[in-house]
Amino acid sequence: MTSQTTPAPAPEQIRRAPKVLLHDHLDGGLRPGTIIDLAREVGYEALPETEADKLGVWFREAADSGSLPRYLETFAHTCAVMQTKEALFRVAAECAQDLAEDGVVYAEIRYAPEQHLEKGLTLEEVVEAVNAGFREGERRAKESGHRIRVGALLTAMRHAARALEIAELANRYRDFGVVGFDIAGAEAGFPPTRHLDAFEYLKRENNHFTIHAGEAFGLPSIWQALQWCGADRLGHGVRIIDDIQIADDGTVELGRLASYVRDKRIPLEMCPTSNLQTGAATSYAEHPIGLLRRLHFRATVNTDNRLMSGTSMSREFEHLVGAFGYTLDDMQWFTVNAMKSAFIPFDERLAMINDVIKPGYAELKSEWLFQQTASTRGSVASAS
Ligand SMILES: O=c1[nH]cnc2c1ncn2[C@H]1C[C@H](O)[C@@H](CO)O1
Ligand SMILES: [Zn+2]
Repeated sequence: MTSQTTPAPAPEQIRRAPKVLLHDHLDGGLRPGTIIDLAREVGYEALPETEADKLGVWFREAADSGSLPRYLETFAHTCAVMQTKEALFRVAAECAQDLAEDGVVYAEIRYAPEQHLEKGLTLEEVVEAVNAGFREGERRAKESGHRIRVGALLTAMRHAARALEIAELANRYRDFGVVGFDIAGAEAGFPPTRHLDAFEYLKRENNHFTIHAGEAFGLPSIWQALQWCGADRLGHGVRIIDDIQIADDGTVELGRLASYVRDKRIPLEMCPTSNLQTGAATSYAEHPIGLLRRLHFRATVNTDNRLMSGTSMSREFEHLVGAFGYTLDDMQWFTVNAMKSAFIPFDERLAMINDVIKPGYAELKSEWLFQQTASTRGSVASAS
């Protein structure tokens, strides 16, 4: 289904293209240098490396284990240095700046407030410090010529028992920087139905939530997230592929759950590099996103944890361009899918699509068209 109207974009075009990020963890995206600074400030001595470059490599390698539980162990170090208002503010501000520099125009960033209470902060203080950091990051980005809007998603940890409390927190801050709710953490052994009370509460409040499902566990997790819990979106959802059969002659048959996900336009927050690290996929070329895009699922491209995966939105797209030959039209398709699936109001999503995303891609495509015309003229001139 790859469009032939535009060529595969170069890395520099990918970076300039407007991008939308729905699945990115605040505690998975710190700059290595910031972790080192913060560790020094708070006297945290358990960092495995004390030089920024080496620490970045350590995170990538430690997260590259093929197992979600081992991948998650690396967050002990980032959460350890995110226990004060100042640290949360700094991390959130830098997050917004880094994304804006990478061409992200809209992002929903998630984190688990319950993981930032070790030094006595209240849940509300955590949320307010992060929100203030996002606003500061948006302001700094604007100053340096980039525009980004950032909303927060509050995550509850699925092995813990605070989901209802965090859902209530998300609801209280709903018009104050928080746009939705999520559950994360080890999936096997912790089905989303453990937190039904939280999801039922959010539905009664007409609020939005996504659930990490179909990453380290398969179809039952996706089915529960959708049909028992009522998730608006699926975090990862890659294992939906288990409900799709491809015959030798190439005919594709969707099972009932896969059909439901496609037909109801359930957004899939896909995170290719993270999936390779946790063993949810084997290579970029074999990542289910290729098939799901061809079958018109509402697939989106995301980073999950930029630090642990050594990635960015641009790099995720570069990998997909390399694996599937995607063009600017494909990038636009993923980006519009993501913007349609955001948790902000419909009119604001539409304005982002019509006033930011489409014009951004149109400009990149017109640059290419003019280059084409120029090079054709050049060759005609040299031939005559
Ligand atoms: O991909 C993931 N799957 C499940 N849990 C995750 C993933 N990435 C990060 N987390 C966890 C670790 C973080 O501490 C927590 C909140 O951001 O969410
Ligand atoms: Zn995640």
